[in-house]
Amino acid sequence: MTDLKNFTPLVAVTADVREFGGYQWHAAPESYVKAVVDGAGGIPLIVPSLGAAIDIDALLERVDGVLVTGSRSNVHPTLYGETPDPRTEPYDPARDATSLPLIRAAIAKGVPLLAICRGQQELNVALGGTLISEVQDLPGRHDHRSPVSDVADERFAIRHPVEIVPGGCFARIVERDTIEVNSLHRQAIGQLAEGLVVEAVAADGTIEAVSVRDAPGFAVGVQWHPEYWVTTDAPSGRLFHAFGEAMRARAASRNLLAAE
Ligand SMILES: N[C@@H](CCC(=O)NCCCC(=O)O)C(=O)O
Repeated sequence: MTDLKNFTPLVAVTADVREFGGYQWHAAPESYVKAVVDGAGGIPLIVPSLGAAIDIDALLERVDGVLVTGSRSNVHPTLYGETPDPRTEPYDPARDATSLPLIRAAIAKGVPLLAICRGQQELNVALGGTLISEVQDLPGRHDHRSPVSDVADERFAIRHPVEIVPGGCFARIVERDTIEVNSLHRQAIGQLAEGLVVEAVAADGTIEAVSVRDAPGFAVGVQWHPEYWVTTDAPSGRLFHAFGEAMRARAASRNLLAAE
């Protein structure tokens, strides 16, 4: 039988496609892969964004969870029924072609899923929702972009409160009514996908956290970046810890079933 405490989950981490030094790289920022180790007690496995060439069912048989990372790129507007526009660039269609099917399959199979920033936006689009762009230009909305700085700690500094929906799964994870979060985005959830439940909201109404309604496993999205302060900010640490615990619990139950 699997020892829950000592089990080290393997976590599929989505990759951006970037040009660098004359090569195409499939990469994830270090903060996410380190948060898998430090916050969830897992081993990160960066999955290249090769679209249909990745056998998602085979991947999900081997991993214990999926982390959908943030990225400066935006989900392609045609994926939520809108026309491409230079204002919504840059895009990363190879990432979209990999992460959207991966999200749907992970939810269907009950593989624990944590989706961060672009990841939350992908989760909403994958389930049929839409996005709004340039949130800061919309009436009554706040500026959710980060300050322009070469210093990561300044870009990822904690900047505004979000209210946690009472009684929801997120409230159970962080055990607070309000938390303070960082903010590095110019898009946000527009039409919420039917399959999602709002778990946290900013003062201007921006949807800051969601969960998947009736999901067979842990399936949470956040608009902020818990990975960055996972070792120093209690709510960020609790979220990654809950993700780790969900992966360990699923692995233990699968192991029990296999032993029967
Ligand atoms: N592109 C989307 C998603 C935002 C996101 O994931 N941001 C992370 C970027 C971190 C950085 O700036 O280094 C949007 O802008 O809404």
